Amino acid sequence: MTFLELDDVSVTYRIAAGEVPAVRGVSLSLDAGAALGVAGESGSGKSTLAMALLRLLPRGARLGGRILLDGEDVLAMKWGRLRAVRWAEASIVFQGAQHGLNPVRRIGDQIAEPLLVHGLARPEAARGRVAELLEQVGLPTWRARSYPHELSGGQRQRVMIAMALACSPRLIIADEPTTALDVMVQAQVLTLIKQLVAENGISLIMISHDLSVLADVCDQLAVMYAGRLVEHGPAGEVFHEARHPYSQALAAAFPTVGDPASRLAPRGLGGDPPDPMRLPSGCSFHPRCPVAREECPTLDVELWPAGAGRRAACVHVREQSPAATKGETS
Ligand SMILES: Nc1ncnc2c1ncn2[C@@H]1O[C@H](COP(=O)(O)OP(=O)(O)OP(=O)(O)O)[C@@H](O)[C@H]1O
Repeated sequence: MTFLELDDVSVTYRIAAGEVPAVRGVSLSLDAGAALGVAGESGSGKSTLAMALLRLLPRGARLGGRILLDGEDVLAMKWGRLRAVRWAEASIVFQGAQHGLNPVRRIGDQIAEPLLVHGLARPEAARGRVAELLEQVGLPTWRARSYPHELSGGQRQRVMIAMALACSPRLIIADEPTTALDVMVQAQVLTLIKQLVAENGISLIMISHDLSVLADVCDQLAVMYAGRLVEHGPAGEVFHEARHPYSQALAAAFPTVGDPASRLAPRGLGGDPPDPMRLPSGCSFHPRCPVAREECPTLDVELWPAGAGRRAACVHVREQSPAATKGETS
């Protein structure tokens, strides 16, 4: 059953110099209990898309399209409903979020806060729930009395996951949840997230520049380039047999979990991602594409079918999909 549906979602930031089209016409859906990974280089629009899902965009950002959360139109939600949804139905774990813990408040009080604020538990019951959550994320219950500085980075990120789980959400959005952690701790936290979403039937959207991490945790993968979706399909297939040349370069760039050197640029690709205010014509990827053709700068790119449950926005894919149906334009 579809839990989240995005239809032609776009986000434009307005800045003094003009408009920044950060997300352009993204359509996706996510089944209840499924995990979707969103990959792409820095600036491709991943975080903007994540924030758009819960209308957490900064003032001045224009959000268009349609977002349905369990059938409910997020763009039409009144403020009170939106606020309740943000904690009780969906929650976000941000990159380096552990640094956002309040240094002068005990861990237990911080985990209990969303429960108390949303009236989901009285103080006594909240204490019990905090102990349960700490156990779930692999921390001893006495840690409830600790202050953030008494915990390691990995332990603090576990606390953030406990906070995200506190109100038993049906969706967790994890934006680079392990980027700030060392490789060993990263693997432990990823295993924990994978296990918790599976055990609790929670839908997950995980954002990363690292395709190998996403392929390990998620069922589906979506690859973004310059605000557009360029490939989407089953995680293992997109990672091991990417169809879009950009996804192929991304997949080749991350042979191991969290290799920091590969953050710089996908292997085999020259240049940088385009400035969203000066996007190349036609296929936005053509200036960096190793297999670009003469027509690519003028091509009206769409997401063409690229196998069962797969789509990719590349002219080479279109050629191999004669039955291509209309998807998205680029
Ligand atoms: N508040 C803002 N105002 C104006 N432009 C913004 C704002 N936030 C992001 N952008 C721009 O929107 C584009 C997408 O940014 P976004 O942070 O969503 O990308 P990302 O893929 O999540 O990158 P990263 O991995 O570095 O977080 C970038 O060009 C960025 O500069």
